[in-house]
Amino acid sequence: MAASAKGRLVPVLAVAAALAAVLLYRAPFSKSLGGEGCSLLPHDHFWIASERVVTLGRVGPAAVEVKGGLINAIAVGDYRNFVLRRPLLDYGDAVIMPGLIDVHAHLDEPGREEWEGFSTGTRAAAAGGITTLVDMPLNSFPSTVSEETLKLKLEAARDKLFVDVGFWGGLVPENAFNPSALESLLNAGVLGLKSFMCPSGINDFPMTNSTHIEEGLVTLAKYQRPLLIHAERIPDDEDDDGLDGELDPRSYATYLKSRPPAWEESAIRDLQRAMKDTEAGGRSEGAHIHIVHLSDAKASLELMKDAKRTGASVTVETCPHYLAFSADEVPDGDTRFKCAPPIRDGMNRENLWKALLDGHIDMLSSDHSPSAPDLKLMEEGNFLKAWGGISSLQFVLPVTWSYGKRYGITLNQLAAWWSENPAKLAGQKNKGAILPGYHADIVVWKPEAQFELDDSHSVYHKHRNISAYLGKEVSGKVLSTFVRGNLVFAEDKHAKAACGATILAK
Ligand SMILES: NC(=O)N[C@H]1NC(=O)NC1=O
Ligand SMILES: [Zn+2]
Ligand SMILES: [Zn+2]
Repeated sequence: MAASAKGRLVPVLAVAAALAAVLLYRAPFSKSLGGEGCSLLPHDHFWIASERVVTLGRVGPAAVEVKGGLINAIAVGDYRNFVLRRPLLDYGDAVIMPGLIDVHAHLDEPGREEWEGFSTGTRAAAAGGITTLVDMPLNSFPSTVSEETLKLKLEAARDKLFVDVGFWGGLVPENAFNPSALESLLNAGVLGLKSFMCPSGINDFPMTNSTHIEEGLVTLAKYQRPLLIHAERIPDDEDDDGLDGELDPRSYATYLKSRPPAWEESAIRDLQRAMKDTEAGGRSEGAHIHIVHLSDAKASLELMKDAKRTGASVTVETCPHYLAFSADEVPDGDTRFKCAPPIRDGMNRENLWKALLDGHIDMLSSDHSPSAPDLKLMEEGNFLKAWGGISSLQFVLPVTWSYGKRYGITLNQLAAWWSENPAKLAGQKNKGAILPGYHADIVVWKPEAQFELDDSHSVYHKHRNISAYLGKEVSGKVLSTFVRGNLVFAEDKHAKAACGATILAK
């Protein structure tokens, strides 16, 4: 142990466990740790400390030893009295927390680099305290629906990643009834699959019905990996977009009406048999269903609660934009706020917070889904024709904190929603917490620091102006981000080299 201390020392995990964690980690394109320019620090063995370290289910003064990319030890207590043999970075009263894991981001590369990209997207992630993200299989071209298309992703990502990145594969009609195609995609390393129950907006990513989903789950069960579902479905008694007559396409009310909560409810109702299949003894025991970006906090949420109660293996996420905004705050014509499902009324937002605080919503994700600015049709302001997607990757930590403060959220809850539970969904056993043997994926931030997301703020998204958050005042400034011990972002600067790893499931 490299510290003698007055404080209590938490023992290092069994060496064997730590070793196993390293060996399980496959990082084919990562440069060796501490390689040239990977870190803004000159060493790979050091301590970081502050008065507010989020670890072991508590928040308090502690020092964390980082060695060879892993957390080696945690010394709890008044760290200023510790005698440490390695350099100490003292962050004072800043918060040291597990890095965020965003299980839902669209990086759009290859094929739509003009929308976002691995380099810009992961720079934004690092600047926002996100240390791992999982890329969605659609919005790139081609979509990630086969072993071959996953290879294209991996090639496109080479040397561009500032944080670690895993990949979801697509469950689409073409592969849903073809277990060997699905197995080759899963064998190639996607962390799980994703499907849509309504048109996705991307031609080469067609929607699936519940039969496709039930079949796909059988294969996923063998691999014990999850299926993420965009749960909106046009109810059987509705012929198209539910709009009758001539309505103003610039009006947010028109858009809201075109995608009612009934779409979410209809999808989740249609999934009831699939969810039941994941129960112990069910046809797909071992598989897991994760509902992405829940917006409807009423009937859809109740259906998810019922599924959990009966023992289905299910989780649900929502996104900061559903927690920050309400429909009456969306200006007509301001398509930066267009997303699917839509941002609903203030009462719904309140109920989403309640569900999150009560544990009925398991985690948060960004659903960062930018496009080229012209597709947002900002001048025309046509909500029915504009690209649907919120651009938010860099801002999710301050946004969650700023809007959550009024509900009394705690730092431990933030870590559960943004790190611990997402790590479980993505099958990352050595990420998501500050614990000995875990990857040293860490964000250091100042919850009290207020700032405006204005033109003076460095934004690393490819297109800053399409973000609905620009112009908002928030608090929670990211000071430093460590990915496997590499200081990849500090004081508004990124490390020279992009040494993030691609994460492939085994
Ligand atoms: N294709 C795509 O990214 N769609 C996303 N955008 C959005 O607002 N919701 C989505 O599912
Ligand atoms: Zn979606
Ligand atoms: Zn999405």
